Amino acid sequence: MSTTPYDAVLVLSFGGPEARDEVRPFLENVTRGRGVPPERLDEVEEHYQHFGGVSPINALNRELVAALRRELTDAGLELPVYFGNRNWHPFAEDTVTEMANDGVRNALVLATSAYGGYSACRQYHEDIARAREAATERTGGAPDLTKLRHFYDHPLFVESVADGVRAAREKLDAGHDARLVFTAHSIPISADETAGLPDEGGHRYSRQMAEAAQLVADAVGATDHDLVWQSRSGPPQIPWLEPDIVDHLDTLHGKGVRAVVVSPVGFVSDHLEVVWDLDNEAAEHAEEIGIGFARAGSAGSDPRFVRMIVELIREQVEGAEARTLGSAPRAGVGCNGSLCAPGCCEPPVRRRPASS
Ligand SMILES: CC1=C(CCC(=O)O)c2cc3nc(cc4[nH]c(cc5[nH]c(cc1n2)c(C)c5CCC(=O)O)c(CCC(=O)O)c4C)C(CCC(=O)O)=C3C
Ligand SMILES: [Fe+2]
Repeated sequence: MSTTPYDAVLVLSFGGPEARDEVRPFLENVTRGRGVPPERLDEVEEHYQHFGGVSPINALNRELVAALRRELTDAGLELPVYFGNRNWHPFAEDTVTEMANDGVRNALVLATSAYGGYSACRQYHEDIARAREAATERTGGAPDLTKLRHFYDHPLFVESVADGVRAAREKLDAGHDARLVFTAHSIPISADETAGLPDEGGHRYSRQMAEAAQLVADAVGATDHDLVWQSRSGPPQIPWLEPDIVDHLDTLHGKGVRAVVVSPVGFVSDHLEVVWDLDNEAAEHAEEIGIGFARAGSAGSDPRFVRMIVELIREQVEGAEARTLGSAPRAGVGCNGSLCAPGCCEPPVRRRPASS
């Protein structure tokens, strides 16, 4: 028996549809009140319908949950693992209600994002608060929920991403000569400016991303690499982080680059934005312009990644040392939706609907 004050773990993720008729309601959940134009939604709906309406993300998370259960058991930590999402079934509201009904009182939360920023961190704090409110309304109480920290620079995360790069290189004739390109989800420039704390100068999202890319590049012995963006959303008049991976392929081609390895370091699994935006769009474009293309796998359920999660849990349970390779302030921890620090990752200002 362990003596941990914690009694469960919640894997908290983005969620994705698993049937054709789930796509539109899922997209409406994701974009409610966010000013994403309907034309963009139509386009993204097609990406999902291309795969029969099934995003890989839930299945990948279920695999991760299964692997985490095994790893916790092996580590002698008796913590049941639950799974809930922000935007689709199983919704975090329902999962936290189930946890309350099961008698869970004090759980740790792994959000499936390695980074800071509004979408990548603060929104998960908001999900936690919302899910606890729902559980409280339905059952009269909710477990305390403590979110684990950012892990973009954890050596085991870096190693699992680096291995993906090594495997992708093997698929290319150019191998080690292929240009190493990292991608992450673009966000509005204004959201990057307010990522982290004002007194650290903002930009925590893009800075952590740059550090993660550098750490992986070092691990695979790459002397050069680029960090570019993918999956831009939102109205065209609002500036987002650039360049986009597809445009960047043209730039590299113009410089005489013959092959690229693309590593989606900004994501922890090969979900729909990876398989569509990279394996379809970017790979097709690379073929059109005649440069070699191999996509590196993300952390997924890599054994080192799963071991890393157990290390993050041990940091909270036993005060185990936090292994970090980067220089950004360690952050991301909060209880019951309280932020890492006041004023951290302020949400972007949104247009409000005209009041009646
Ligand atoms: C930083 C970041 C991450 C990484 C951190 C994390 O992983 O949490 C992430 C992950 C993901 N984003 C995903 C899907 C979508 N994101 C959208 C829209 C947006 N993402 C944004 C940011 C991020 N997104 C933003 C600023 C928007 C604009 C709307 C808004 O201000 O909130 C839209 C709307 C349609 C469109 O693309 O326009 C969809 C469908 C999926 C699921 C894929 C699957 O189903 O397998 C995942 C994992
Ligand atoms: Fe997204």
